[in-house]
Amino acid sequence: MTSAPPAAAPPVLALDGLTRRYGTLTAVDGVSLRLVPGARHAVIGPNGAGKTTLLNLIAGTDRPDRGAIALDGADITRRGTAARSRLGIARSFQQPSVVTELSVLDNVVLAGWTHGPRQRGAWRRPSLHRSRQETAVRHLEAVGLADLAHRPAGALSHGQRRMLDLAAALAGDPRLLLLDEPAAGLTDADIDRLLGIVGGLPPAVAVILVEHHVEVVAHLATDTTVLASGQVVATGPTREVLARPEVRAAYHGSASAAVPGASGPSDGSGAGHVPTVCPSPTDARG
Ligand SMILES: Nc1ncnc2c1ncn2[C@@H]1O[C@H](COP(=O)(O)OP(=O)(O)OP(=O)(O)O)[C@@H](O)[C@H]1O
Repeated sequence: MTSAPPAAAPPVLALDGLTRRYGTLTAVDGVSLRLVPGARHAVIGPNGAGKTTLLNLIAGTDRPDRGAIALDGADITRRGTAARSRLGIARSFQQPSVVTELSVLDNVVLAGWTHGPRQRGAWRRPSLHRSRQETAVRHLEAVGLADLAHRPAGALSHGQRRMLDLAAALAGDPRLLLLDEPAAGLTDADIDRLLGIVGGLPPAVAVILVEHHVEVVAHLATDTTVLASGQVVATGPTREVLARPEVRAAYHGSASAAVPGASGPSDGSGAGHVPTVCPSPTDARG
């Protein structure tokens, strides 16, 4: 008797024909995508292309009008944000979402409780609370904020809040991490730290990176999808996608590009406006 070949593992994330309309505007238009465990996948495109909407649909803060989302082969299209978070989807935001009144450490501990697997009565177990705190300290060390652990989060700079947001996203040990313009507004030193953190994530964690900063994309993402007007206009290995003439033209600011208007992060920091495609991670900043 011959045994059947082992079935291929399901992708960690599968999007099928995802569509989101706002009135007459189709913000995300029939997007299909597969991410294997450990994928480092960038989504780039001009302002208004639908990148954040796509992340919202995956995180569950917005619902598609059409299409399906599966995590590890299970349909999660109708699951809420809390359920998706417990299943291992975490995200960081364009505008870092930190609780300014809480300490830096408590922000990460709280995120661990909120996003981690549900454990009935866990808050009554001091050992579990201590272990959450130790884990939170490790995440803060990784993002360079351990020295500020007991400061109120409201006292942090913009770049530090971004790092705290990232530590909070990591606190639930996600399988899929959604990063929305993580490099926007960061200093060169913070960008180097970000590259180290994301580059050093456990190999099983898949990452979707929405980013205007093309060096960050070139450094971190093995694959890249280009969105324009909500549609996928290119997808494939990052090096090949970034080398396409229309993508190069868009990042040189050509009006004739297929993905025109990729003018930088929407937070107005200007940090994502880069003049060249595929340079080394350090040579086009500032
Ligand atoms: N809640 C909403 N209601 C109406 N229109 C929306 C809503 N959210 C997004 N849009 C519109 O959908 C389109 C896609 O927006 P989205 O924020 O996803 O683009 P983006 O690619 O992330 O842009 P950016 O790079 O500027 O962040 C835009 O035209 C935007 O104005």
